[in-house]
Formats: sequence, C-alpha cells, structure tokens
Amino acid sequence: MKTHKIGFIGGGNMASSLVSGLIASGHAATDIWVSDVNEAALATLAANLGINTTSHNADVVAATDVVVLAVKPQALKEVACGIAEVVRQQQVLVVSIAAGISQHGLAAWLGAKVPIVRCMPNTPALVLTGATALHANSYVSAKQRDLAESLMRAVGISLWVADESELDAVTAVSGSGPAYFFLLMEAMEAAAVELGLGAETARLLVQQTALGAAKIALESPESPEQLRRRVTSPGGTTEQAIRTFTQGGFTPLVARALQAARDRSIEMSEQMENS
Ligand SMILES: NC(=O)C1=CN([C@@H]2O[C@H](COP(=O)(O)OP(=O)(O)OC[C@H]3O[C@@H](n4cnc5c(N)ncnc54)[C@H](O)[C@@H]3O)[C@@H](O)[C@H]2O)C=CC1
Ligand SMILES: O=C(O)[C@@H]1CCC=N1
Repeated sequence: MKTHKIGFIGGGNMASSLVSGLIASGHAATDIWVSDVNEAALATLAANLGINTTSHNADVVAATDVVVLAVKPQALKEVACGIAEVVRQQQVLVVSIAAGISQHGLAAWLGAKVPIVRCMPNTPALVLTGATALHANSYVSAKQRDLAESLMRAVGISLWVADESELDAVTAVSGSGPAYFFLLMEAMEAAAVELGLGAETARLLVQQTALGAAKIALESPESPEQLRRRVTSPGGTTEQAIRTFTQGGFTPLVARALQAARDRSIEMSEQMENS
C-alpha cells in the first residue's frame, strides 16, 4: 500500500486503539495526526505513540489524505461543520466511525459531494483483532475504497456491507459486542470467587477460557452449537449450567439486548438528522 498520511479527529478510546493497531502493523507514527480538545489526552498520545498532535481539527485535515472522525456522535455535527471548508478544498476522504450517524446526515454538514466511508470498528483493533464493516457513498473512488479498507484491515478483519442500514445491526453485533463478552467475563469471575477461588485465579481461568473458546470457534469447521455440545457430557456438569442459562431465558435475552442496541443506533441517526 502507498504510504498515506492518516488523520484522526478525536483521540479517545477508539482512535487510540486504531492508532496503536496501525503502528503495530507497520504504519509510521510520523504519518499519523490526531487532534483533540483535551490537551492532556494529546500529550499522552504523543508521548506513548510518537504521533503528531494538534488541538486544531482543520490542521489534521490539511496535513492528511484520509481523516477518521472519531468523536462521540453528539460532537460530530460541530466537528464536521468546523472542517467542512478545508475538507472540500483538500478533497480528503472522510471516514466516520461514529455510531448512528448516517452518511446523509454527515453529508449535510460536510458538503453534498464529499466522499464518505461510514464504518463500524471495535476496540479489539488495539490488539489487531478488530472487526470492521464499511459502507461507501457514491463519491468514493475505487482507490479511496481500497484506502479505507486497508486502514481497517491493518487492525483486524474488514468487510463491506451493501446497504448502509446494515451498519445498525453491525453496531449491535460487533461494535458493542466486546462489551457483552466482557460482561460475561465479569459475571463468571464474580461467580468463581463466590465458589471459593482466589480473585487472580478466577480472572486467569476466565480469560484463558474465553481465548480458547474464541480460537476453537474460529479454527474449527463446526458451529458454536456443535462445539457447545462437545463440552456438554450427558448427565454431566455443563448440562446443569446450560439448563440454568436456558431456564433463565439466556437466548431470548441476548436477542433483546442486540435489538435494543440496533434500535438505539437507528434512533441516534433520526435524532441527529432532525437536529
Ligand atoms: N468505544 C467503542 O467501542 C466504539 C466507538 N465507536 C464510535 O467511535 C467514536 C468515538 O468513541 P470513543 O473513542 O469511545 O469516545 P471517547 O470519548 O473515548 O473519545 C472521543 C474524543 O473526542 C474528543 N473530542 C470531543 N469533542 C471534540 C472536538 N470538538 N474536536 C476534537 N476532539 C473532540 C474528546 O476529548 C475525546 O478524547 C464514537 O462516535 C463512537 O460511536 C465505534 C465503534 C466502537
Ligand atoms: O456504545 C456505543 O455507542 C459505541 C458504538 C459501538 C461501541 N460503542
């Protein structure tokens, strides 16, 4: 891939994960720019990662070929309106990772013909195990599509969705998804301690079990259901645990949780469009 100068507006959790992942995968820190309103956050990023930082968002746009908008959705309108002129002058590609902000909404703030890729990454990008889905508007060239995809592929897997509305479901599955696994880990750790294990032992066993289960699921041709059945000996211990989960409504509860996340993504989009 040609070396590109990459900018981030907003240097919080997600930008730090992506920047760390990009550097770990071989991108030069000196080709990366980050702006933020929080000077302390910028100082930490510069000290830890050796990237360029500024408190002026427009300077990031002026210095780069592709700008990732990584502020909270609620801050996006102000940020987009503030950089709109320089985005149009420099003809940079804009990549938005904000949950629940449509390309249509973003184009209303940035300018009608601006090339925009909207995508939904997740925090495992920090350890090069991210999952990102992308969607491009009609002003994005083939080269710019490759650029956006290669950025996200540097930190994990990436795939395109045909319809922008699919990103609401993607947000509910993989965008928010790491938090669901962490919640299960939290609950298992707490339960393990209740059963009498030491806190460190509980944490280590839960972490390694999560890693092992994810690796098997990725590497095996079998479905999660088949893999679960392999662990579940008839009349054994797992059967008791799975029965308890099922009686507690685990599967429909997961479905309701993902629907709630998907609905919130749609709702955020509608609120922004009407603001
Ligand atoms: N955290 C996650 O797991 C994921 C987050 N996202 C999306 O990524 C975006 C960023 O989320 P986080 O990194 O978690 O948020 P964060 O709150 O950690 O980072 C946002 C950063 O933007 C900065 N900021 C606020 N106003 C600004 C302005 N006017 N100009 C420049 N910087 C400004 C803040 O100081 C902060 O450092 C959100 O839109 C979110 O929907 C997407 C996928 C996963
Ligand atoms: O909770 C959120 O809104 C963001 C989007 C996906 C993960 N975090």
